[in-house]
Amino acid sequence: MGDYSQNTENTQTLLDLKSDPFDLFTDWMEEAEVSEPSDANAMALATSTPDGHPSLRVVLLKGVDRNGFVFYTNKESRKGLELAENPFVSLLFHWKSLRRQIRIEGTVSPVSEQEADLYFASRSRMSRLGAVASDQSRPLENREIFKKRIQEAEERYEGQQVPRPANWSGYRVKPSAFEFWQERPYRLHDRARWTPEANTWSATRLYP
Ligand SMILES: Cc1cc2nc3c(=O)[nH]c(=O)nc-3n(C[C@H](O)[C@H](O)[C@H](O)COP(=O)(O)O)c2cc1C
Ligand code: PXP
Repeated sequence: MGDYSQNTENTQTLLDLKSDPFDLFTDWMEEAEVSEPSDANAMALATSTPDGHPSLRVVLLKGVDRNGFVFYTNKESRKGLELAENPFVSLLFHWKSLRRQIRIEGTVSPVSEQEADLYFASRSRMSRLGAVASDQSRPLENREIFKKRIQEAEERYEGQQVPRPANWSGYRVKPSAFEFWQERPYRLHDRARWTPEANTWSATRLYP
C-alpha cells in the first residue's frame, strides 16, 4: 500500500480535471477516437421491457451537445417499441484502450424530422437502401428474402435519392446523471458521479 499511495494516489483525480461532465465527456471521446481501434463512438444502450426486464444492445453515438446524446435506429425495432413505452435509458461507453468507462442515465426524446433527414442523407446509398429493406428486429426466414428486398429498393429508387423511411429516425438522450470511471492499479479505481444541481452539475466521488 505504501508503494501505491506514493506512486499513484498523488496523481490528479477525475474531480480535479473538469467540473463539467459534458466537457469531460468530450475530452475522453477525443482521446478514445485516437486510441480505440474501431468505433470509439459505440455505446451500449439499455432499455426496459414493459415488465421491467433490462434490454441491451450497442448503437453508435452520432451527435452530442448539451441537449444530449443522439443515435439513429428503426423506431419499430425492439428498442424502438420499448422506448415508446418507457423513455428511461442508460448508456455505457467502455474504452478498453484507455481503461475507462462512462455511464449515463437519462430520458429519450425523438430528434426532429429535419434532423433525421439530414443525418439519413449523409449515410451511404447502400446503408440507406438497407434501412428501407430491413424490418429491424423482426423474424427473417432466410437471407435471400432480405437480398431480394434490397434489390427491390435499388430498382425502386434507381436514379433517385433514397427517402428516409418513416420508421427510421433518431433519439436524443438527455442525461440526468453521468458516472466516469478510470482504472487505477490494484482495482483502486477513480470514480465520480455528476448529477444536476440548480443550473449546474454537482460531482460526488464514489468508492471504487
Ligand atoms: C458496434 C455496433 C454499432 C451498432 N450501431 C447501431 C446503430 O447505431 N443503430 C442501430 O439501429 N443498430 C446498431 N447496431 C445493431 C444493434 O446492436 C442491434 O442489433 C439492433 O439495433 C437491433 O436491436 P433491438 O432488436 O434491440 O432493437 C450496432 C451494433 C454494433 C455491434
Ligand atoms: N443502423 C444499423 C442497423 C447499424 O448497424 C448502424 C451502425 O452499426 C447504424 C444504423 C448507425 O450507423 P451508420 O449510420 O453509420 O450506418
